[in-house]
Amino acid sequence: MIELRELTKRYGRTTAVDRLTLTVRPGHVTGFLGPNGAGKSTTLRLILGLHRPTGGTVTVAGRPFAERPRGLRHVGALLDAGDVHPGRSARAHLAALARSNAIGRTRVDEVLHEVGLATVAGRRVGGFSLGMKQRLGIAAALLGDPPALLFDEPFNGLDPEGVRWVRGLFRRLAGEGRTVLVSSHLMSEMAQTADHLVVIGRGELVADESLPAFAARSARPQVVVRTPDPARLTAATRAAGGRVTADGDALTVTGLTAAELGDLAGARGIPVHELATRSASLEEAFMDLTADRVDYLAGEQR
Ligand SMILES: Nc1ncnc2c1ncn2[C@@H]1O[C@H](COP(=O)(O)OP(=O)(O)OP(=O)(O)O)[C@@H](O)[C@H]1O
Repeated sequence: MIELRELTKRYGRTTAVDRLTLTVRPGHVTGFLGPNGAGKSTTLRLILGLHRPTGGTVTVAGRPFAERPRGLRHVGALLDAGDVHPGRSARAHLAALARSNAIGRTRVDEVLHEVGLATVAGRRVGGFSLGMKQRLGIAAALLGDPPALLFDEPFNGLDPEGVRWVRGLFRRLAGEGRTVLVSSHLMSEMAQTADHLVVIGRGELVADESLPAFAARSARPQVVVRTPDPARLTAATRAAGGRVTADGDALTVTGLTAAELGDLAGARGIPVHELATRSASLEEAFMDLTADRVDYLAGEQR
């Protein structure tokens, strides 16, 4: 279990993490989502004691992580897959980590095998692809057989087979009762990976709920209607309590059903060329939720 209480980190005038209070529970894959710059990596570093908080506390299994000797036995983490000495072999890299954490040497070959790097274990890491480095980072996280695991953007550089493997691995680790926290800025990745979601924006907590609860947010149906008279239909829809966004002759409406909208248009003699109901995607629910907390938007949208 990982517990954050009012956790805050400021860098000069930037508040990277803002009074974050949440509990990451064992037995789940918790997706840690937020747009670029939301504060995900900073939070993971605070959990690991790599940065000191400006305020608040964070504990792993009841204690600050930095107080624990042989840390890899308590928390395994993949933060930056590129952060490995390029001249070392994969096996030597893991062996050094094992030694400094009093982990038996046989474990090195076990995890190399588990992540699919056994056949290249003697090769220099400098020649590894990003996907291979991600696998090595995952091997390092698994090395101490820890009860809690943190992964920062673990899908980067993985091919589809790798992505599927990582998803299966996370589910298995959670199924064994471990605490698994996985950061990503892509909802699409998390939708198929996590069963619980924590969403942050500009360092603040925006959502902390199960995936089905999050999906229910996006279940709010929208009606898309095409009309040669969008101005009149927009006014009539708003007067009837609907919310409208217009894009040329297409209106997207929430708050009214397709039947209500069709009747409304018919009663006023407004022609309708198309009328359809659709559900918003998880991706749209995520963007809706974080829309006013995005630091880096493409120029025209700003
Ligand atoms: N060492 C640092 N010094 C100054 N500012 C920092 C430092 N680390 C992070 N920040 C700032 O804190 C904010 C949060 O950054 P962080 O890397 O934690 O976000 P993130 O959610 O992981 O983003 P991304 O998805 O882009 O990796 C950003 O505004 C970033 O510029």
